[in-house]
Amino acid sequence: MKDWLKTLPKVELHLHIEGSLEPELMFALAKRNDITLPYASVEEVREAYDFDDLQSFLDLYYQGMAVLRTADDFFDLAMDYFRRAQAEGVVHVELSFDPQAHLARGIEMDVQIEGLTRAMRQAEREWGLSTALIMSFLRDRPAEEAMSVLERAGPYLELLDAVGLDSAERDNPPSKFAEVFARAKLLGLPRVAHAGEEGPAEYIRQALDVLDVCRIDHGVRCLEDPELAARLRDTQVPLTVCPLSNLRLKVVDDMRDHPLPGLLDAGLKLTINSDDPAYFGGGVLDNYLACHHAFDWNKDTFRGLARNAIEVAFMDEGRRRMLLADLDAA
Ligand code: HPA
Ligand SMILES: [Zn+2]
Repeated sequence: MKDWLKTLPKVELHLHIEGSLEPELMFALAKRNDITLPYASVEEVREAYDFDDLQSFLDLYYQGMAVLRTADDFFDLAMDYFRRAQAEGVVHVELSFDPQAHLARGIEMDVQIEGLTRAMRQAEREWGLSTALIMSFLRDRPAEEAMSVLERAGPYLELLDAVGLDSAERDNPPSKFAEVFARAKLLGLPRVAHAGEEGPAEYIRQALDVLDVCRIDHGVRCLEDPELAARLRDTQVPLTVCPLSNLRLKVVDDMRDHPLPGLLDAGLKLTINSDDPAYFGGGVLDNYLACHHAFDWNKDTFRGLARNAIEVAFMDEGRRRMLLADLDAA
């Protein structure tokens, strides 16, 4: 099964590129930028990745990304991830980035976007990997700040495939960003949002009704509201589920307690993703393998999950047709 899962053409829809920063690259970039890290070694960094919840992870996530200063740093970060992803059979990556976290450190939007988009073009040339870029707003920061980031992104709108919403979910409901997402819609940008990871099912409802999103990131708490689960089934709004993330952030205590089998039984449109692979113990393939070990799904189930991701990805229709054909041959 492992070899087969590796060859299965997999599409990644939920990846924070800053969360793909492996400790080795963190040290290399710290050296290049003359930054002193609060760790003595790569091993010490990995040992620190023992989280109690989303916030305890976010604290280290924001700290780690401080080594990113120049466009070359963003380029190296993304190339490092694309190299690993394509080697494990990922054929399309939708990466999100958190501009506010970098702007707050004095790193301008053009630096971030230039580095990331240069890596996206190079990955396409080098490995035939297709990519899409999602600009995420930090929900624990004021909505006014998100609005000003959206305005600052004006010159780069053509390079963005969607906007998203991430960071600390509790007490930061989607409704807080109603105006920002309305403006994004007016600008012609598709919208996605994290909801129902640590926050209640009600936040999933708000993401749909107030932000008019086309996908829900995580969404694993939707079964707590049967009416909402039925709505997600009827509309087939996709959920980008990240099993290893849920385990490491203690959304679930054990992979065998993960709601994924229940979500499948409920007829929801599910996809499997990595979220922050450097922090949560693995990439897309590792997430598929974790499901294999916990749920013993058959090939048809995995093929169905991979098909869902291809169907709802931000990609051109020719590429979609080709990947669907590759999938049927797998
Ligand atoms: O898992 C996550 N949840 C919310 N915000 C995030 N930002 C990076 N990773 C995450
Ligand atoms: Zn996420």
